[in-house]
Amino acid sequence: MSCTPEDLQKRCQELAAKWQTCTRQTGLDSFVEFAVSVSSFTEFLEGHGLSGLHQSAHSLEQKVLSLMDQLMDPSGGGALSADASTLLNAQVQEFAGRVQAFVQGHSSHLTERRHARDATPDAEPVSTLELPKNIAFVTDTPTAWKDLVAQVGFFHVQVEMVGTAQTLAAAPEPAMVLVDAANRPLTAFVAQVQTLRGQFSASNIVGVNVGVDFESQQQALSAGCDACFATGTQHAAIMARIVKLCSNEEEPAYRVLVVEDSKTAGAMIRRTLSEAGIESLAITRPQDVLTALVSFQPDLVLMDMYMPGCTGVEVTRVIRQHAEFLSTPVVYLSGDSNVALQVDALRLGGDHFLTKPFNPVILNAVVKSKIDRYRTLRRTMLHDSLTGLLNHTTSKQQLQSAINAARLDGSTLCVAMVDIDHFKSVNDTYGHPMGDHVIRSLSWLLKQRVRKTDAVGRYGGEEFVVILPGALSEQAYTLLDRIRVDFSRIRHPVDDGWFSSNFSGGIAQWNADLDSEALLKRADEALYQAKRAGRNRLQVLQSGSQAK
Ligand SMILES: Nc1nc2c(ncn2[C@@H]2O[C@H](COP(=O)(O)OP(=O)(O)OP(=O)(O)O)[C@@H](O)[C@H]2O)c(=O)[nH]1
Repeated sequence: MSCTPEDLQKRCQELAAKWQTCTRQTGLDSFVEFAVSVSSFTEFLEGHGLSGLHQSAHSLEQKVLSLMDQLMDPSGGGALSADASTLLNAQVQEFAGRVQAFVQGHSSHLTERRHARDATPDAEPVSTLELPKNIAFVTDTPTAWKDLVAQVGFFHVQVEMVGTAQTLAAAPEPAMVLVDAANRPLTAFVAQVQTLRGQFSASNIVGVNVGVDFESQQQALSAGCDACFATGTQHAAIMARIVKLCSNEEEPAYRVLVVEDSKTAGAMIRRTLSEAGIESLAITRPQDVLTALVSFQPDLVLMDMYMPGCTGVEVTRVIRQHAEFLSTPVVYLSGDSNVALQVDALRLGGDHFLTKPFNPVILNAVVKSKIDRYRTLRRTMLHDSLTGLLNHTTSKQQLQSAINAARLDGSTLCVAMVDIDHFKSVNDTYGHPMGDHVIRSLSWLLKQRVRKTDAVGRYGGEEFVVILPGALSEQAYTLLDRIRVDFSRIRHPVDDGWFSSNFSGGIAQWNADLDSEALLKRADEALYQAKRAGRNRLQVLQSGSQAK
């Protein structure tokens, strides 16, 4: 979680202020502003993994949106009834109270974490010192989970195990609470999830060993589980969820290009988007669309349907001539429902129509859901399915971009090729699925230890590429050697015990004479030398050609 107590407090105060305005001015406009604020806060909480608060905000949002629907209905009278207002006021106060309690209970803890982060020594510029995360595990059969708990420990995640009859300490809140549903009635499991949901405002609550039937899963989710893993789920899947939650990955902000000839309408749309934390750029001339797409790289285009000289569909037709924008979602804003134009627009991959005047909450929800789908699609195209790292092609493109940036700003750059040692014998001895698990473990470790500006790709089967902009070879060596040692300490569980694995790595520092192919070749050459020198080691090729 990377939001501060101040962020939460500020948003909560904004929401309360909007509600106050609503109670003073009974019109629709102020209520819509309040609804946008509730909706945006709800998404903010979800985006920051504050699950319990998110669920409270979501139920408030549902209430507010249904009231907004009534207010917008011409027969609705345009104002809240006194009863509805009193009930809503109680719900707003209850929600605000829960946020305040959370902020007060956690500000000292979060502040400590911030100070620890600030104190990170400058001497380690290429390594993000991840602070330990804690998770709790509520189960009566701890031995069944000992391998998973040991694995999690290698990623600096601390686990507190408690029995189902015990109580967890209220603070600090665990990043995740795993609740075992095995060997007890569904009602008892559901009741415990509800209690935990009430106790923890931020923690992810995840059910494990939940029945595969609809009823068990539906009840677990309704009780407050953020996810549930059915009986028989591989521990690797649960492990992946834990590592993801405890990793330092953050989704970049949503980006929207608004093509709208009216400056006033464009500004209004941008304001609505920004309330929901969406970055945007507005252009008024359709002719500027290609330049804007290239420079702004939006996740979605909001397109006015009617502009002087051309329709939105014609603009989209031009956009679709460019391969890199073939799948960029386009949402049309239209004042009418011209069926012929809509059919044309859909054939060109138009994703949605919103009729003006648009409902801001719906606009933000449509934009975000389309962007989520688009990003998921891109992720599967650009990332490797086993590890979630960049795939071979994307890794090479990423390296080229990093070299371009280093050329521009005169900075340094290092590349490492990392290859698991004797991996064939891991597969031969323990089986291919265990081999996959080892590959995943290394990818998690690499991803967890590099900075957000670095990149890690799966270059081949058991070979990885690590791109470290701004790093000197000595720094790259220090970072990767620490990872090498930590990886060799991971105990991979097998029936009658465990085994460990190690890797070799080759590091090359970029200089202005090298293109991406040449740089990768040098890192590969260094890797070859590391293998020849006995494996489980790193080799550096300096910008000259001598191996160190
Ligand atoms: N489990 C699993 N194995 C893979 C995957 N991709 C490649 N491999 C295996 O990785 C092994 C690579 O073996 P080699 O290239 O001989 O290298 P090595 O045994 O690691 O030996 P050195 O690199 O010389 O230390 C082969 O057995 C491949 O089948 C994968 O996605 N999953």
